Amino acid sequence: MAFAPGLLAGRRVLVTGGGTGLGRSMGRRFLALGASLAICGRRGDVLDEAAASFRAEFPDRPVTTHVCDIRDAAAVEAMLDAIWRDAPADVLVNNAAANFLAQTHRLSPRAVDAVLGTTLHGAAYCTIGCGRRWIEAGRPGVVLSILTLSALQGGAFTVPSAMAKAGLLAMTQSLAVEWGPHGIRLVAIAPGTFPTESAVARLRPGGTDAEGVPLGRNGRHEELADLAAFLVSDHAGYITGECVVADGGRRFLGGARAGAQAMLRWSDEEWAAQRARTPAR
Ligand SMILES: CCCCCCC/C=C/C(=O)SCCNC(=O)CCNC(=O)[C@H](O)C(C)(C)COP(=O)(O)OP(=O)(O)OC[C@H]1O[C@@H](n2cnc3c(N)ncnc32)[C@H](O)[C@@H]1OP(=O)(O)O
Ligand SMILES: NC(=O)C1=CN([C@@H]2O[C@H](COP(=O)(O)OP(=O)(O)OC[C@H]3O[C@@H](n4cnc5c(N)ncnc54)[C@H](OP(=O)(O)O)[C@@H]3O)[C@@H](O)[C@H]2O)C=CC1
Repeated sequence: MAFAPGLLAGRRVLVTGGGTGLGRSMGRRFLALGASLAICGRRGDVLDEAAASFRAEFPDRPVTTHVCDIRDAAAVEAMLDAIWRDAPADVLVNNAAANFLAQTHRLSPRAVDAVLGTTLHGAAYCTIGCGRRWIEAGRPGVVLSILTLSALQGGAFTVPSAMAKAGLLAMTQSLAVEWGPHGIRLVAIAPGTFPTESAVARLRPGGTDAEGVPLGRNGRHEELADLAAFLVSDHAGYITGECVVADGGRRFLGGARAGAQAMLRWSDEEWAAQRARTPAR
């Protein structure tokens, strides 16, 4: 571990989508550094399994789970009320997101809404809900949003996700100013490829080679978790409104999403096959 074990002692962290993938890896690192953790998602069984594994590894650290579809603003408010009833959260990590590969001209309105509703609106509801509570109580806070490279350079075949993540970057930069005087920091990470079960199935049908990555490999979960821990800690106390890119240098090699060049030539049958193998949830 790269940090002093008590780096996040006494901090209460809410990680949206913290039951799987990168959210779970970040939550685990926050617990190891002394934080207590709240995780949310739509599937109670997934959250319960993650919480059981956290409790087995960190028996003295409090972990709560909250079944919540963050597209539902009232459900987000109810979740925040439940968390605050125990004690206020200090850190929000906007990690939950929705994404899949699709030709943009074929997207239905509901498909657009499914992605924007989670990635942009859901993160906005969580951020505003936490910010309002912090400001009303005169408490400081930190919001870390997990973006993608497409927030910075666009994302062919994942256009609603690129739009949503670019919106989160604008939120980060705007609220850094508006909420700075309240002692609230907003920071972001734009990860390159950090393989997770969900992202590979949805976005990398050909697998996750490190083509186009100058460092020659994909990211490791512990590297993202370390960066997240630093950014939400007091060591980053003078950093706000910034987005840190962690992509092994891919962006500077002109790297659009790996595979996008081949996707330009995919047939309707190949798009249908990709749709068929994309998990429903
Ligand atoms: C290792 C790879 C590295 C690359 C990294 C790139 C950056 C990574 C970014 C990420 O965000 S990774 C995280 C991805 N995780 C998720 O997406 C998890 C959550 N996703 C979901 O739950 C679903 O995928 C969902 C479809 C977004 C939402 O599910 P929900 O049950 O609410 O919706 P549905 O009723 O199933 O569908 C709504 C609407 O969307 C249409 N649709 C669904 N899937 C597709 C698809 N693959 N292609 C086109 N359209 C799709 C569906 O048909 C519905 O529309 P209508 O038919 O009713 O019009
Ligand atoms: N893996 C990678 O290489 C990269 C990932 N990212 C970003 O990292 C983050 C995590 O991605 P990753 O771990 O790969 O993917 P996952 O699909 O594993 O994580 C998404 C999480 O969000 C939850 N979620 C989805 N929709 C909702 C919703 N409407 N309400 C509440 N929770 C929801 C899911 O749980 P449930 O389905 O139970 O609701 C799941 O736990 C995302 O923001 C993604 O864009 C960015 C760049 C690269």
